[in-house]
Amino acid sequence: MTATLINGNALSKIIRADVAARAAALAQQGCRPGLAVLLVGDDPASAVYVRNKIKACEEHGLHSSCDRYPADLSEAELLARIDALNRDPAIHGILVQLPLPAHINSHKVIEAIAAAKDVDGFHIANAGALLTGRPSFRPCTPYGVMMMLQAAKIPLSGASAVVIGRSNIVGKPMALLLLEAGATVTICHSKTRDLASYTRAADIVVAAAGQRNVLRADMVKPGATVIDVGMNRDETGKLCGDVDFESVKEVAGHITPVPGGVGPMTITMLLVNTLTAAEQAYAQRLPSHIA
Ligand SMILES: Nc1nc(=O)c2c([nH]1)NC[C@@H]1CN(c3ccc(C(=O)N[C@@H](CCC(=O)O)C(=O)O)cc3)C=[N+]21
Repeated sequence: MTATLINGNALSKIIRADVAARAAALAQQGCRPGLAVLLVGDDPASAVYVRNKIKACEEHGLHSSCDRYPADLSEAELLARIDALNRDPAIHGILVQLPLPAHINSHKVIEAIAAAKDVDGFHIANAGALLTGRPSFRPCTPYGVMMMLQAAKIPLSGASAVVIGRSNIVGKPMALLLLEAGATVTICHSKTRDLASYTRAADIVVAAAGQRNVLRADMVKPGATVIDVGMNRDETGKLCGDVDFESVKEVAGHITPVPGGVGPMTITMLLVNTLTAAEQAYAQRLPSHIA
C-alpha cells in the first residue's frame, strides 16, 4: 500500500489566493493588513522561517515589518518594542519568533502582546479561549494541520487520534483542536511508556516531538493518517521530519511530506490570522481607522 500525499504547498496556494483577495478588499477600504515580526539573535533556522513569513506577506498584499535584534537584547527593550507595536495602528499582527535567548522570559514576552494582535495564538487569553471552546486565534501549525485533514476529507468525529508532543505551540493546541472536532485524543510524549501501543491503535497520528524517526512503519495502523510536524536535519544536512517517511508511506493511508507539508501551511495560517485580525480591527473601527 502506498499512502496518498497531503500536499501543503498545493493547499497553501488555494488558501493564500483567498487571503490575497481579502487583503485587496480591505486595502480598497483604506486598511492594509500589517504583520510585525521580531527576531532576536542569529539562529539560522529562525532566519529562514522569518524570511519565508515576510516573503509570504509581500506576495499576498500584506504590509510587514521585521526587526532583527542582537542576541544580547534586554527583555525590557523587547517589551518596549512590543508596547509600541501594540499601539501602532498599521500593525494588526505581532509575532515574536521563538525560541528566544535564555535570558528573556518568553512567557512574559508573549503575555505582553495585545491578545487582539496575537496572530500566533500563544497568549494565555487565546490559549484559554481555545481550551474553553471559544477559539479566537488558533496557533498556526495545529490550525494548518486541521485544514490539511479537512482538505483530505479525513473523518475526525469519533476517530482515534494520537499527538506525539506536548508543547504549548503544537502538541497541546493540536490535541484541543482534534478534541473540538470530535476525535478521541491521546497525548504522548518523551515520558510515554510503549509509544507504539498508542500509535498502532490510532486512526490519526500527529508527530510533533522534534525528534527524527519517532514514528516508524511498525508503529502505524494500515490506512492511518500520518501528519509530520517535525523540522529536523539528517546527517547530510537535509531537512526531514519526525516520521520515517520512506517506510511509513507504505503503511499509512495519507501522509504529509517534509518539506512541503505542515511548514508552508503554518505560514499560510499566519497570513489567515493576520487578515482576520485586520478585518476585526477595521470592523471595530479602532481609532486608527476613524480618520
Ligand atoms: N512565534 C513563532 N511562531 C511560529 O510559527 C514559529 C516560531 N515562532 N518558531 C519556529 C517555528 C517553526 N515554524 C516554521 C514555519 C515555516 C516552515 C517552513 O516554511 N518550512 C518549509 C521548508 C523551510 C526550509 O527550507 O527550511 C517546508 O516545510 O516546506 C517551517 C517552520 C514556525 N515557527
